[in-house]
Amino acid sequence: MTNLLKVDHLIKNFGGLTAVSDVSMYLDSDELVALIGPNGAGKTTLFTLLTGVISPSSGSIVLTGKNGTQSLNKVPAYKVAQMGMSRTFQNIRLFKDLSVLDNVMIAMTSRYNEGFIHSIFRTLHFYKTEDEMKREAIELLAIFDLTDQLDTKAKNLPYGVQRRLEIVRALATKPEILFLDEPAAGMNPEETAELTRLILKIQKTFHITILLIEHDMSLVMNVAQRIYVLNHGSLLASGSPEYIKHNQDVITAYLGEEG
Ligand SMILES: Nc1ncnc2c1ncn2[C@@H]1O[C@H](COP(=O)(O)OP(=O)(O)OP(=O)(O)O)[C@@H](O)[C@H]1O
Repeated sequence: MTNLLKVDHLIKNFGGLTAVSDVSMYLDSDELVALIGPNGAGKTTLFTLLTGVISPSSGSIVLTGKNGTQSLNKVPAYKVAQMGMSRTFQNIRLFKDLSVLDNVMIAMTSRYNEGFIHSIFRTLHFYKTEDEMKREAIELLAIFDLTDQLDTKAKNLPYGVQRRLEIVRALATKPEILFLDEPAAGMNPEETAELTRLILKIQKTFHITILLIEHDMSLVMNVAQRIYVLNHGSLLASGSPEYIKHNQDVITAYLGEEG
């Protein structure tokens, strides 16, 4: 079977430092995979490679999605998003002064590619598309219990809800793969429990593939079907949560204090 995303022998050097060292991994359709590892292990670098923000020094990244097989090696981030991969960030990146609805509609514009002429002259087609976008955004926000907040400015939402909105924005591009970069960062246990339910709901509702970077082990163990562990830029182990939990190398390198 062809993997949805296949990464082979990926290397990223920053000057003399190898942040990602010969990493091979894959993601299949409809699975939830976590990427964990101690601080500085290379998780964020790997994420930014997969989402086109930076290019690898060597190795390959291949996506076999709805649009066939495509190499992602030298594809810029905005194109990667159009190819069906979407992400959230460690630091929330919402349009803070815009409403919840507008935040989602802006995210949708990458999919509804309006022509220059339509946008400038505000043709009938433009308004029809805007209506469609609005309807779709409202439906999406309803799934995430944000119907009551459509007009609320993003900056006025509680922290956990801002994170939820970020995820909705990422989903608005209808990705095949959703990358979540430390979604539980800064959350209290109650917010993390809600996030856990949310992530499980996303997978059940949208049947998409999710790759999650996360330090919160309770969240990872509750949602992940498979886990990759990075250490010093290299893959230390991969397998089911049960396997990872009891892997001696992982316990030594990463779960030491907890294991
Ligand atoms: N742009 C860059 N230039 C130079 N070095 C970098 C750059 N980005 C990351 N690094 C280095 O690469 C290594 C891996 O960093 P990375 O941020 O990917 O780790 P991480 O696993 O995401 O860590 P954390 O859990 O703390 O976010 C670190 O030593 C970091 O200092």
